[in-house]
Amino acid sequence: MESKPAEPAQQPVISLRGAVASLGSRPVLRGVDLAVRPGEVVALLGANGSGKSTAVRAVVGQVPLSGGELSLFGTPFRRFRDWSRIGYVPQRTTAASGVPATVREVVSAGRLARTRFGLLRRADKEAVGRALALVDMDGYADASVNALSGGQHQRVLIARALAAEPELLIMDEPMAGVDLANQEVLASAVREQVAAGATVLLVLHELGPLEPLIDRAVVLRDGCVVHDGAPPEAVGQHALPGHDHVHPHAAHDAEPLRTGLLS
Ligand SMILES: Nc1ncnc2c1ncn2[C@@H]1O[C@H](COP(=O)(O)OP(=O)(O)OP(=O)(O)O)[C@@H](O)[C@H]1O
Repeated sequence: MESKPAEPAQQPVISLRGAVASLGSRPVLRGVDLAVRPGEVVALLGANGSGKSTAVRAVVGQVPLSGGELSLFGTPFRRFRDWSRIGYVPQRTTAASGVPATVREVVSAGRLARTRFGLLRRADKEAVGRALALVDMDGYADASVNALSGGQHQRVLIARALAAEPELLIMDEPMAGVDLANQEVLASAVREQVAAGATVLLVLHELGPLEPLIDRAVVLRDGCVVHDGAPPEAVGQHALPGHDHVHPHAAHDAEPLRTGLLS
């Protein structure tokens, strides 16, 4: 991570206050407060449709707020330009796309925000190599992304986000549809980021192997925060008592997955 000018201690990395957003005519965020401080690992939990993805998409500027305030690293959103400080792994989709690209090309794309004029210098290529190694995909650098399993695909998406060596990592259901062996690799990559001081916001429906890393949980229901504090006790496989989350987007890991996110 590059050194940055000192920021006031404990100033939130993400500060969302009273966030209101609608998708179409549907109010989806109805006054969400979410503060994530430097070095924290925060899990955003809640049932299907509670607004978790919309909240993180608002944080990365993909969903406009119609009310409330957002600041990133202490800078009001409208003035924030430092996007290379943020790595974002969107929720997986199953939309097919056959555009050919190698694993290295896809991960390199995540480094572009750190380059001048889009040229990858030696240090950039080394960062791409480190990102691939972090998710244990260095042996697949020249493979086509179209031939990967779902779990490998997700590892590549995470490597793409890590290639810019972000200080803030935002991941939307990184473990969804990923088999246990791949989950362990992903958890260890996240663990290394946390050990290096990264701040992490995770949308999760199960705490799973990331549970030991999580400092705090924020639970949404119908676009409102209903809990902000200690992570709930895991009940069986699921993170929430009374959990009612289903996963239409989880793909079977054994099948090659062509999501379009990698092209
Ligand atoms: N593009 C859209 N247009 C209209 N409504 C949408 C759109 N995308 C999502 N929604 C609706 O907004 C609500 C919140 O969706 P969101 O994806 O933020 O929930 P979530 O908590 O992340 O759910 P999940 O766990 O299923 O991903 C849902 O009711 C969803 O159907």
